[in-house]
Amino acid sequence: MEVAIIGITGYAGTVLYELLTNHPQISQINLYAHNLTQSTPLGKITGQFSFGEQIVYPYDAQQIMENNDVVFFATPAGVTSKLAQPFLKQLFPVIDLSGDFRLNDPKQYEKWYQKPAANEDELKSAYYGLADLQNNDDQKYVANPGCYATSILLGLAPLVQNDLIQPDSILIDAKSGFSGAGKKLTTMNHFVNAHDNLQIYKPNQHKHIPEIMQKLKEWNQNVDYIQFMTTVVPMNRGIMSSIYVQIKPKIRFQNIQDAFKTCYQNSPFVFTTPNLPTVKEVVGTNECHLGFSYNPKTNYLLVDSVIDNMIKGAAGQAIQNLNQLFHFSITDGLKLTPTLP
Ligand SMILES: NC(=O)C1=CN([C@@H]2O[C@H](COP(=O)(O)OP(=O)(O)OC[C@H]3O[C@@H](n4cnc5c(N)ncnc54)[C@H](OP(=O)(O)O)[C@@H]3O)[C@@H](O)[C@H]2O)C=CC1
Ligand SMILES: CC(=O)N[C@@H](CCC(=O)OP(=O)(O)O)C(=O)O
Repeated sequence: MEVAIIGITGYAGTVLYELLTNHPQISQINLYAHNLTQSTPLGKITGQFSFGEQIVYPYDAQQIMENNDVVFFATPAGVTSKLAQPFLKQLFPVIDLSGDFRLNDPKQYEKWYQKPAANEDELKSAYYGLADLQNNDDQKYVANPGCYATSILLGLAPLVQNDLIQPDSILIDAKSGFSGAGKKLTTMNHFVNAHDNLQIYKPNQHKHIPEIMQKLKEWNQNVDYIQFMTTVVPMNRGIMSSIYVQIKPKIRFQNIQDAFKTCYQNSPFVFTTPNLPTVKEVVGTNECHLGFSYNPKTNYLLVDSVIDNMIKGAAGQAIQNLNQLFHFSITDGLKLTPTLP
């Protein structure tokens, strides 16, 4: 099959391209960029010698639909919902890495993203592709989940779905590498601020809160809020979400372990680990590792959830969604090993 990528000059687009070049079902990857007037070699645009002569074409929705079987948007929120219009109208398969179609409610989108939302029918027709927990049967428009949201929802699903925790006790302290913020230079990611430093940002105001809440509510009506802190740490890739929850009376730690085992027993990508996992063990892979520490005095459980934000949190999960959409093997293009040391 032939696939199109929009956003090849960004971080998520680059990783997606890299992964798709090793996907056994993809015969051709076609790249398109919004600011080109003529076809240009990718190596010339990015200055990366290794990209060689792969051509990038000027953006043209009609041509993309004629020459491809599916399109990936690795473009910013606010931009994607506009670019996606012709594809939505023609029910052309889209896998969208942005946040534009993750929320069902346009008012929620406008509140958290502070941008105009797509229309309500379009939002409702989109499919939130949390690929390790559900299967996509012929849904056309896939909204690929956010990186923090993925690590947190995978860490909370067995607990919330099985009603094992106090629903008002969820505290999350999430740490991310700088690639999560995309390639734009900002005060926070300027070397002098980023290196040798820790920076909390958007405390309880992060745009992944409504996305996480939407899913938690679907799983368990009793969850009304979460406490959510985000910190950037001086590394390129990776997320560690430290999720603290109080477990319900009469629930034993063994019940918790059993719930995780059952939930992920058929998953090739989500694992519980005997020790608290580190970020390095998943960077370069599409895996999520989940480890636990239980304090019987406070009845608080720590779930330590680690992923590579660029793969499980973006491009890798997008490929899982591709595999589901086209009924390919679930691990196609995703047999990866961690980048060590
Ligand atoms: N980085 C991450 O860890 C994750 C990112 N995502 C999402 O993936 C998407 C891409 O993120 P990321 O790669 O980090 O961002 P970058 O800022 O690194 O890249 C953005 C890409 O979008 C292109 N672009 C910008 N404006 C337009 C436009 N008006 N029309 C068409 N293309 C445009 C840019 O092209 P140019 O450079 O030529 O302007 C660039 O290729 C975002 O929606 C992000 O939220 C999701 C999960 C994780
Ligand atoms: C470190 C950092 O800045 N991370 C990004 C997370 C980006 C992400 O997951 O993607 P979406 O923008 O698609 O939701 C942030 O906090 O906004």
